[in-house]
Amino acid sequence: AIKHRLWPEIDRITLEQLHYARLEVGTGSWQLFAEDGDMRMYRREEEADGLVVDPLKACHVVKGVTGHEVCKIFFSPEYRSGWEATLEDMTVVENISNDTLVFLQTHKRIWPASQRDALFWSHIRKVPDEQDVEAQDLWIVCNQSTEHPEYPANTGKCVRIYLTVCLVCQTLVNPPKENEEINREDITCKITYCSVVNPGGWAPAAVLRAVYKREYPKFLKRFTNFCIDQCKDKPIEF
Ligand SMILES: CC(C)(C)c1cc(CCc2ccccn2)cc(-c2ccc(S(=O)(=O)CCO)cc2)c1
Repeated sequence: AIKHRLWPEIDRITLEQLHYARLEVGTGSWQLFAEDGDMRMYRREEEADGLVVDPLKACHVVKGVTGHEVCKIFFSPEYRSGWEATLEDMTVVENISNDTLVFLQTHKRIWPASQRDALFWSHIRKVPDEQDVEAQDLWIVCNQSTEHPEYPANTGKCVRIYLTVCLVCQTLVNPPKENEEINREDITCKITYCSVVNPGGWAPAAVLRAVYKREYPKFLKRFTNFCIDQCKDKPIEF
């Protein structure tokens, strides 16, 4: 099949993000800022031209779902309004292929910042895990801000945010007893969520950091609970 003009960028960034997600948080100056059961959220304090762009890395372990199921829910437009609480509107502006879409999303305004939107390509991929043979394959979704001639930034009411996000999931199977079916109690999904978001436009650092600290733990908890709920009565999809 002919590859899209964005394909080289999509391939490069997806693999870069996969490498970044697999780095242990021991390396670098990550600070733990939220913990909830098996969820650990880390951040680094970074600014880009005076704007807070704190990189975030969240690690979570969720029972009863596979990495394929979690990544598919994160990638697919039809589920997004079910878990993305701050979403006001979402459009698929380009259907590059069955594993790559371009989204335009407007988010609800969060006081005192102005309303924001995001234009990004989203790519889902299964990655063979050459290191760890008995573990299942890894699944990754990578979201990366992009441009589109029909949706220029900062022309309407919204301030454009710039994001690089990845969700990397690994399925672990607890082998059931002899010739028994694998059921959802036997599977666990190891999730790593990384994001760097430039909020665009002016927003006070203290306010943004408070928003990050409050919103991100809520987001991951809501998203993973949504996945468990969506999958519980369906056949397991590895
Ligand atoms: C807080 C900040 C980091 C600047 C932020 C502000 C807003 C704008 C709306 C908003 C949300 C929460 C708090 C304030 N404003 C959105 C996002 C954001 C958008 C998308 C994704 S995603 O992982 O690609 C899932 C697809 O929706 C993650 C984060 C982040």
